[in-house]
Amino acid sequence: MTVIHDATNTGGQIVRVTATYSFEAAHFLPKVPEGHKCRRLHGHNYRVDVTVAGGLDARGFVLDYAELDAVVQPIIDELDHRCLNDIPGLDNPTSEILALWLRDRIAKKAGAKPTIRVWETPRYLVEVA
Ligand SMILES: Nc1nc2c(c(=O)[nH]1)N=C([C@H](O)[C@H](O)COP(=O)(O)OP(=O)(O)OP(=O)(O)O)CN2
Ligand SMILES: [Zn+2]
Repeated sequence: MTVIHDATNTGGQIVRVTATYSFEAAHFLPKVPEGHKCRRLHGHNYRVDVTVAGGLDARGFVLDYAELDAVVQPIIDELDHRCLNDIPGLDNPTSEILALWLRDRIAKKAGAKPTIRVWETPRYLVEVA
C-alpha cells in the first residue's frame, strides 16, 4: 500500500479515502466494576472506518480501494465471529483499545498510519488519528 504524502499535485490539499468494514464479535470488559453489564459476555455488530490521507498518484488515486481492502480485510477477518478477549493484545477489548490495535496492525502491514473509527454500536464512535 503506497501512499504519496506530498500534496503538490492537489494544490496543497490532502485527500482522504475511507473504506468501511464490519464484523460481528463477542467480548467482555474485565476492568469495569463488578456488576457492570459489560463485564458479562455479550456481542456487537462492529463497524470500522479506515481512512488514509495523501496526495494523488499518477492514476489520480490516494490509493486504489482494492489495495486498502487487501491490507485491512484479512485483519478484520481475524476478528469476525470471535471472542475478542481471546485475541492477543485484546484481553481488555474496549473500543479504544481495539482502534489502537487495528491502527498498529495496519501500520505494521502497510507502513501507513490510517485514521481508525470503531463503531461498537450505531451511537458510539471511538477515533484514533
Ligand atoms: N469509552 C467506552 N465506553 C464503553 C465501552 C467502550 O469500549 N469504550 N464499551 C462498553 C460496552 O462494550 C457496552 O457493551 C457498549 O454498549 P452499551 O453501552 O450497552 O450500548 P448499547 O447500545 O448496547 O445500549 P443499550 O441501551 O443497552 O442497548 C460500555 N462503555
Ligand atoms: Zn460491549
